[in-house]
Amino acid sequence: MKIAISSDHGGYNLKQTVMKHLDELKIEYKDFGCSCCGSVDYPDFALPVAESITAGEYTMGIIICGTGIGISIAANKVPGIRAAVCNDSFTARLSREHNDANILALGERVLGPGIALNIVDEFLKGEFQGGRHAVRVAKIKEIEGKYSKNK
Ligand SMILES: O=C[C@H](O)[C@H](O)[C@H](O)COP(=O)(O)O
Repeated sequence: MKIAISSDHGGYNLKQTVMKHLDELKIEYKDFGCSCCGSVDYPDFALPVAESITAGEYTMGIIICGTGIGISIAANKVPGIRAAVCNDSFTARLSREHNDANILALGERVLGPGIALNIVDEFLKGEFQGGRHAVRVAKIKEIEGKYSKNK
């Protein structure tokens, strides 16, 4: 498993905590920025993570901003990305099992570090269950196809 991770300034500190956790779990990752805590724009850090996943270079992503909302909205503009904002571990697990989410979005200003790391663990453990859920994910792809310039 190879994780692509990024944040804006609002998620920078939680990103450091998550990367330390991934180090402890010996999970490979790449940090796509930001590299410090000065004000930046979250779409600039959503895009490289999203593109690295659709290119097949990384298995899954973790993106962090103040709430998880802005950075997930930006990532979800990339066809093939299913970024899920999760504020609890049940949602994180189900985002994998039912929705085949390929990016976890977290909000540093919403979550304490302990809960955030539980959410990361559940997300990484979860496995897509296919079946009826695959039918629904395929319908999401159909919507992407309808609006994609490159269809
Ligand atoms: O959804 C957006 C994110 O939460 C951003 O991290 C947040 O908007 C940044 O706010 P500010 O520029 O006030 O630090």
